[in-house]
Amino acid sequence: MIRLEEVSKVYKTSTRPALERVSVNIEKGEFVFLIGPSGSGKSTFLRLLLREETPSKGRVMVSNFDVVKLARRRVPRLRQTIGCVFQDFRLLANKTVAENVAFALEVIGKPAPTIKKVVPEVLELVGLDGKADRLPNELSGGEQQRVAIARAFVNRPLVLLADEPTGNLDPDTSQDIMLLLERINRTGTTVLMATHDHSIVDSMRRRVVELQLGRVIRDDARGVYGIGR
Ligand SMILES: Nc1ncnc2c1ncn2[C@@H]1O[C@H](COP(=O)(O)OP(=O)(O)OP(=O)(O)O)[C@@H](O)[C@H]1O
Repeated sequence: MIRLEEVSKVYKTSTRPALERVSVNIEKGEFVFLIGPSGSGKSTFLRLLLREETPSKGRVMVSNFDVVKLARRRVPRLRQTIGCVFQDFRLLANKTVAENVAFALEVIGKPAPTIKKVVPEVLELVGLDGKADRLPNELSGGEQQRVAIARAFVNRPLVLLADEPTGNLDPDTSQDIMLLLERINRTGTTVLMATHDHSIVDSMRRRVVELQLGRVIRDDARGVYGIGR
């Protein structure tokens, strides 16, 4: 589902590579943590999958898309197969919960009756039924992240990328969000989550890919964050 082959990325304004000869293969339906200290290349890794950046060398595949060679006009198609969740939620402040989720479907041209049907379904899936008409600032941080996950998932993407999704949440709320991401993963969606959160990685015992200075230094099938880090 996701394959990087010997991928290197050197940003124009930087001397050291952000990624160096990274090869990772993630199968459909896997749940993978991408870990490593600040500056190790996690965000760069995610941005390459979305074609927000292009590698200096190497090949990037997402589903059937050869991401580097993809014609610019087909980039929106690629992005429709990938849902994204961020640390800072990125909700539209002046739209309600339901409108935030509906908007993701409106921009890709889904018909109104479909939107009307699937938005309540996905809000129920993430545990937000009854809160459809609230504005983001009327919700807790955990609830806001649920809206963001609903929005990322409503189009049933093949891949869900989560960049520090629990970074702004307390430990209990973080656990709830992880249960939700697990539930989404069980529907067959491949989940790739960049995180610094030791306790989450240690409690989930999923595959762990660790970056350090742009290189993969570990790829464990059922990993922990690591001792003394
Ligand atoms: N747009 C950019 N231009 C130049 N250098 C960049 C750019 N984005 C990232 N870098 C550099 O690339 C390296 C990897 O950064 P990246 O943001 O991928 O790391 P990260 O692991 O996601 O860090 P964090 O956990 O702090 O988000 C760093 O040295 C960073 O300074």
